[in-house]
Amino acid sequence: MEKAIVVTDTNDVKSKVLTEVLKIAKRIARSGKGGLFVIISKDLSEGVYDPLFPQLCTDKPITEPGMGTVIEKLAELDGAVLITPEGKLIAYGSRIVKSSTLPGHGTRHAAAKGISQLSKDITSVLISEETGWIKVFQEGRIILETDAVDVSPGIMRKVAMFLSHRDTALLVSAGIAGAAVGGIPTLVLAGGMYLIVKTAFTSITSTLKG
Ligand SMILES: Nc1ncnc2c1ncn2[C@@H]1O[C@H](COP(=O)(O)OP(=O)(O)OP(=O)(O)O)[C@@H](O)[C@H]1O
Repeated sequence: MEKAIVVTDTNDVKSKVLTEVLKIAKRIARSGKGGLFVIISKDLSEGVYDPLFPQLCTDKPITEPGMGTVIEKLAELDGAVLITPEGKLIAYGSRIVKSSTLPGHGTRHAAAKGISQLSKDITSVLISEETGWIKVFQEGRIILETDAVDVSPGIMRKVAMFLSHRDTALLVSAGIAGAAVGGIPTLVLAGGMYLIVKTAFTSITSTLKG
């Protein structure tokens, strides 16, 4: 039986922050650039990054009007942008010191995978300059891949809820029962409406509604 998701204010903030990061990531991908975001608490971020540029501070969360544009520009600097699950900027233009090679890929992928292995509460969002695809890592594995095409706000919210709480509403909108998938799949969201669910044993392609 599927677990009921209780949406509290804190949960909602997390998924709003993920939504904003994904929106920025799609804009960066559309501009043909690469980048790396790490969503991590201030405590866990101690010692995992090395700033490559002088750091300017702000207390405004990334969900505040206008902040998305600022973060997008900071993400274009060499290195990663670190943001708390509440949306506060920790650092930008920073080298991630933890890395774990992802065969066939370079150092940005290694950093995205490596940092996400430190705790189940860390999510990294990589924009590949080479392919224009966005990859989301949790616990050392790719949990979602998506292209630069915008999705409707309703689908974006379900994607964010899947990433923040493993909510299966996204699968339901594609007519796929979460229970049928089993384990933790990699979701591939392409063209704004096609969902491919990949597990070790199967690959299901479906069209999203809503
Ligand atoms: N440890 C790291 N922390 C933060 N950013 C990094 C790190 N390593 C590499 N990068 C950034 O990634 C950029 C691209 O590096 P590289 O080509 O090796 O990555 P990649 O994994 O092949 O990704 P892409 O698909 O975007 O090319 C670097 O110029 C740098 O800005």
